[in-house]
Amino acid sequence: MWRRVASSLSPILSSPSSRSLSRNQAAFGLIIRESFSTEISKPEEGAKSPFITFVLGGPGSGKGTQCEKIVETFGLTHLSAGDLLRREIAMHTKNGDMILNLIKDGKIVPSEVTVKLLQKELESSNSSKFLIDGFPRTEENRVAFERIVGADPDVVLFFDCPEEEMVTRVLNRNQGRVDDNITTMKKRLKIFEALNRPVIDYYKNKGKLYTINAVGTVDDIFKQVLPIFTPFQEQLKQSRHVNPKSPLVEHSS
Ligand SMILES: Nc1ncnc2c1ncn2[C@@H]1O[C@H](COP(=O)(O)OP(=O)(O)O)[C@@H](O)[C@H]1O
Ligand SMILES: O=c1ccn([C@@H]2O[C@H](COP(=O)(O)OP(=O)(O)O)[C@@H](O)[C@H]2O)c(=O)[nH]1
Ligand SMILES: [Mg+2]
Repeated sequence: MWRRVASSLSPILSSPSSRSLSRNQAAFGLIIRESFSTEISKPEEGAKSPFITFVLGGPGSGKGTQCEKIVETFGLTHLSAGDLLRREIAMHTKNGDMILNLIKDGKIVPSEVTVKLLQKELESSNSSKFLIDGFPRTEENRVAFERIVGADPDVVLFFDCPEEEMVTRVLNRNQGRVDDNITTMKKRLKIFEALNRPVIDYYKNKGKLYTINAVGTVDDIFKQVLPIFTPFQEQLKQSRHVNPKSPLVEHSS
């Protein structure tokens, strides 16, 4: 299992030099910053890094729908950032009201909140292959995930969909979501262009981005997704959650 090993101040206490650094910083009132900046995770000794796929695309581009198909076929564990946030609202946690107001307004929840929720799911899962859906939404999200979780995605999917189509889909989604209305949708599209586009460009420059034309039937779109995972089949085969029907599972005949 993959676990976060560094927590708050533990790295500071691990060596004499870092101990004195900690004292000096405390003297200068920097202890809070230190505890934040040392909150970096690493895979357990001997443990493999998890296989991570980020799933990006505008609101209504079909991320969730395609994630269901990917899970069915490849057995990855689906973590929807939006669902985790909505769960906080439903459970009336301390951040619930704040999250609700941001979602209603199409705004992005503070990185620390979302990353902590994702981190908890990653750490408590027996799986080592994840689909992280609808995250990172901003460059700040991306950097916070890297810093707090300490992992990089292996694959980044981008469902590329025209705005008109996304609007039609969202207005017909019918899941009772507070943000599925034209006013919020217009704000979300602007935020997508301003904040999510740079994340997409970042992964494009890193050679990790796979752009999928998100117009067409669900099955047609999935046909574009399938070959993206082929080069990773060895890693994916080792997943404990792989569906027996997966084409990546070796069958003895
Ligand atoms: N290829 C498609 N063609 C038409 N409608 C789709 C397609 N894919 C998804 N939908 C529908 O569009 C809406 C938004 O899809 P969803 O998967 O929730 O998108 P996202 O997670 O990107 O917001 C849902 O009602 C879904 O059933
Ligand atoms: O990493 C995330 C993911 C979602 N959200 C918020 O949750 C809303 C819904 O996100 P979700 O991914 O569920 O929407 P989708 O794109 O699937 O329609 C977004 O507009 C944001 O307000 C967020 O702040 N950070
Ligand atoms: Mg979704």
